[in-house]
Amino acid sequence: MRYLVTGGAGFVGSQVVLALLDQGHEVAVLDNLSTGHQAAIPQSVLFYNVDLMDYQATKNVVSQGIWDGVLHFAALSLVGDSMREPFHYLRQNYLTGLNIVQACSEVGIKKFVFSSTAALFGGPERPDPISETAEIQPGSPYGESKFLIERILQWADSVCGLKSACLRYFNAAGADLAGRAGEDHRPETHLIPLTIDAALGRRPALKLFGTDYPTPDGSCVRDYIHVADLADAHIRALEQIETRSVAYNIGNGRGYSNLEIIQSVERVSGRQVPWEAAPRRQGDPAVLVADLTTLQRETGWTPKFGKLDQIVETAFRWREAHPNGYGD
Ligand SMILES: NC(=O)c1ccc[n+]([C@@H]2O[C@H](COP(=O)([O-])OP(=O)(O)OC[C@H]3O[C@@H](n4cnc5c(N)ncnc54)[C@H](O)[C@@H]3O)[C@@H](O)[C@H]2O)c1
Ligand SMILES: O=c1ccn([C@@H]2O[C@H](COP(=O)(O)OP(=O)(O)O[C@H]3O[C@H](CO)[C@H](O)[C@H](O)[C@H]3O)[C@@H](O)[C@H]2O)c(=O)[nH]1
Repeated sequence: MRYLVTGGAGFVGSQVVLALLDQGHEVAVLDNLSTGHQAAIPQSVLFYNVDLMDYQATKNVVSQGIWDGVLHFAALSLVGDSMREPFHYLRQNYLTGLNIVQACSEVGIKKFVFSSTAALFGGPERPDPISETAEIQPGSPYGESKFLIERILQWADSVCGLKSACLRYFNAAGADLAGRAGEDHRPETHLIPLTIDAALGRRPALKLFGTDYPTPDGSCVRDYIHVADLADAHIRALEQIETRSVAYNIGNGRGYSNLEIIQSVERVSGRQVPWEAAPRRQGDPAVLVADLTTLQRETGWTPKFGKLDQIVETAFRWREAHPNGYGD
C-alpha cells in the first residue's frame, strides 16, 4: 500500500512511518519542518516540504500519488502554548486540518487517520478511565481545535464518503525499540524527556507543575503509551476503516502520577532527579486515563510495551545516545 503521512518528521509521525515501512508499505511525508526534523525521515521516503496552510500546495501533493490512505499528524500540539495563543492554535490546527481533509475528499482518497487527543476530555476533574462516549469538553484551545477536525471528518464521511479513524492519544512517550527514532521537541515541554534531561544534568531542576491536585500524591496523573504501541494502533485502525469511520481512545489504560514518573526515571537511570514544586500549569486536567475496551474489542490491539519503566527506558536510551537530538 502507499501512504501519505503529514507531520512524518515529528515524534509520533516518524515512528508510524517506520512501522509502515517495516510492514512493506510505501510512504511519503508531507511536513514543513516547523517542529519536526528532516533527519527523522528515512532516506527511502519521498519528502514534500509543504505547509498545510497552503491549500493549493497541499492538494498538489495529495493529487500526485495514488494514496491508499493519508495519516495526519501535523499540528501545533502544546496545551500550555494554546492557552497563551488561543487564536493562533485554533486557526492553524483548524485550517491545516480543513485543507488536508478537503484535498483528500476532492481527490477521492478513501482512508484518513487523524491524531486526535485526550485533551478533548480536559474539562472536569474525572478519576475514571475515559471511554469514547465520555462527554467531550476540551479544557484548552488545543483540545478544541482537535475536536473541530473530528467534526470536519464527520462531514467528510457523510457528504464525501471519506472514512476516518480519529485516534485520541493519551500521552505518547518512549522511543523506537531499535533506536532509529526518538522524541526531540524544541522547546521540549513533555514530562518524560524533561525529567530524563534533569537526571542527566542537562537542565536545571525539573519544575513539577502542581502538587495540590485531588490525586493520591497531589501531582497530575497521565496515561503514557509507548510510541511503538501507538504506531501499531494506527496500522490496525487502517484495517478498521474500509467501510466505516471510527474514533478510539488510545493509552495504556493505567495512570501514573508525575511523581511516579520522576521515580521511574530515577530507577532506570540510576541517578537522582533534581526537582522543585511549581504552580499548576494552566489548562492541565488532574487525571487523564484511557478506557481501552472499545479499541481492544474492535481491533484486537493491546499494548506490548505498557510497563512504565520500559517506556522510560527506551526514551532514556535514545536521549542519552542523542544529546543533541536530531542535531541542528
Ligand atoms: N505527543 C503526544 O503526547 C501527543 C498526544 C496526543 C496527541 N498528539 C498529536 O499527535 C500529533 C503528533 O504529535 P508529535 O508529538 O509527534 O508532534 P511533533 O511536533 O513532533 O510533530 C508534528 C509535525 O507536524 C509538522 N507540522 C506542523 N505544522 C505543520 C504545517 N502547517 N504544515 C506541515 N507540517 C506541519 C511539524 O513540522 C512536525 O514534524 C499531533 O497532531 C499532536 O497534536 C500528540
Ligand atoms: O516541566 C514539566 C512538564 C510537564 N509537567 C507535567 O507533566 C504532566 C504531563 O505533561 P506533558 O506536557 O508531558 O503532557 P500533556 O499531558 O500536557 O500533553 C500531552 O497529552 C495531551 C493529551 O492528554 C495532548 O494531546 C498533548 O499534545 C500532549 O503533549 C502534566 O501534569 C504537566 O503539568 C511538569 O510538571 N513539569
